[in-house]
Amino acid sequence: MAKDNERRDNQGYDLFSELDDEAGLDLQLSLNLTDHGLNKTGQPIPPITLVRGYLNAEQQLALMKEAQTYPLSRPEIQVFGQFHAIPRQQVWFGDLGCDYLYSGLFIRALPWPKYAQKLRDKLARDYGLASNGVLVNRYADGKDCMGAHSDDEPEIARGSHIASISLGATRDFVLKHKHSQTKHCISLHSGDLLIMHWPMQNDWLHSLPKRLKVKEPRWNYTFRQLIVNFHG
Ligand SMILES: O=C(O)CCC(=O)C(=O)O
Ligand SMILES: [Fe+2]
Repeated sequence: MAKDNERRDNQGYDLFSELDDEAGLDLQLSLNLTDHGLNKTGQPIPPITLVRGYLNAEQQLALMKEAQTYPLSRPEIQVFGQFHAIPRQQVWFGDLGCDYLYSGLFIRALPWPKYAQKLRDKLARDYGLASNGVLVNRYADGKDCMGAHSDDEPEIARGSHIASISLGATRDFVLKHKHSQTKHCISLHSGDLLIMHWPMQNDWLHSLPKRLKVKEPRWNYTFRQLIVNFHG
């Protein structure tokens, strides 16, 4: 199938050209919680949109194949004075002037790979989701994880949304409200799109907890809109 992808792609067939009728649309907004008020029982609801099966099997394969070539690293970050390697691998791609200071690490943007760029364009076409950088995380198995955080760095453009694409193993994604006990757990499958709408990061933390039963790798792409030349 991957060979077929390449052949058709080389012939000018664009794998990422339009929203696939079979994907997403029917299921789109199956969990649309964009009204970031309170639900009937008075609990806060996060401003997110979940689009199940946004990417079809061919698109997922093309991206996963490309992801094998990414220059991933496992940088060390300082937590309470001690250095620890992050429990996953990552790489940041972006436009010129879109470097990122993330968990105290200064990450210079690498140029966009072909399919990551096509996915960025598709998100802009399908949902008007503008982005000028993407953080790719690779979780080798269920031991790899991401702790609770908000994507609220000062270089993230005000009013912008963060689009998160999942590939590979299914993993739980947990949202926790900052000022109440409210928690939501969403199972993210390969091909799903999760949109974290502005201003979700003000009020909610999110995490990808360990799941020791998971033995397969997962990739996640979070497309972000940064203020250009924020770091000079
Ligand atoms: O892997 C995920 O689904 C979450 C990634 C994330 O929160 C981030 O990159 O900031
Ligand atoms: Fe995040």
